[in-house]
Amino acid sequence: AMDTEADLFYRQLPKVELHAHLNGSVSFETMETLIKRKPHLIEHRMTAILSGQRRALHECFQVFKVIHQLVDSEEDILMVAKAVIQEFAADGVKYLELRSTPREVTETGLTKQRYIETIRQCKREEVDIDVRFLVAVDRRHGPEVAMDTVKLAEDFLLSSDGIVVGLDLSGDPTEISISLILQVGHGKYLLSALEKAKNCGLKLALHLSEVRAHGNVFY
Ligand SMILES: CC(C)=CCNc1ncnc2c1ncn2[C@@H]1O[C@H](COP(=O)(O)O)[C@@H](O)[C@H]1O
Repeated sequence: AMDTEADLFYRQLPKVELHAHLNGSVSFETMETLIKRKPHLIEHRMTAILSGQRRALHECFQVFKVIHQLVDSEEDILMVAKAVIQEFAADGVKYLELRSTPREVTETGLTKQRYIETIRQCKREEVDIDVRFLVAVDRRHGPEVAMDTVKLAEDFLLSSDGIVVGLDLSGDPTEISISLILQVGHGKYLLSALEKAKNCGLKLALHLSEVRAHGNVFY
């Protein structure tokens, strides 16, 4: 369909985007490219992702699992991050805070360090957009991973020319009851990692109380 005058107006209007999960910002086009690159991923998963139908919250997190399979190498992350930045810029975003959970993938040699480094590097000079990065902690992985991630984020905070600015706490809140049994995902177990992050100068962005569940709050 043709763009109306209003569409153009809103697209050109300078904007800030402060809540973009990298793997939650993958466009339809990029998704198709990724799927072509990984044809071994079975058919029904692709159609599930491309259908665009309404989803319950826990189903959204299933989609993330598929996207994570599609984006599992340095090359993939670079491609996705560049595309996401490009697309936000084309949408009139002038200041973008991207957040993403660093992952380690043995088969492709991806490390958490390289994951962050790759995103850090991908800002393209020719695009008129200011990009900052928040390192994300998946609450389901518990306090030890959280603390390791904070340390990694701190290293980048000190050495990445202001690109890494903060820490994000996220992860599927509908799975909290499982982590509660394992005593890992409860907010109170993550407090010390968050305190460390705050004390070293990382800004905090916290997902809290998205669902009604014990352990999804700090007490
Ligand atoms: C789908 C939807 C509307 C959810 C909104 N609420 C959310 N709550 C908690 N964590 C989230 C949410 N959306 C994305 N995330 C986090 O972002 C990750 C995907 O982006 P990334 O791999 O970190 O780059 C998910 O695995 C999850 O850890």
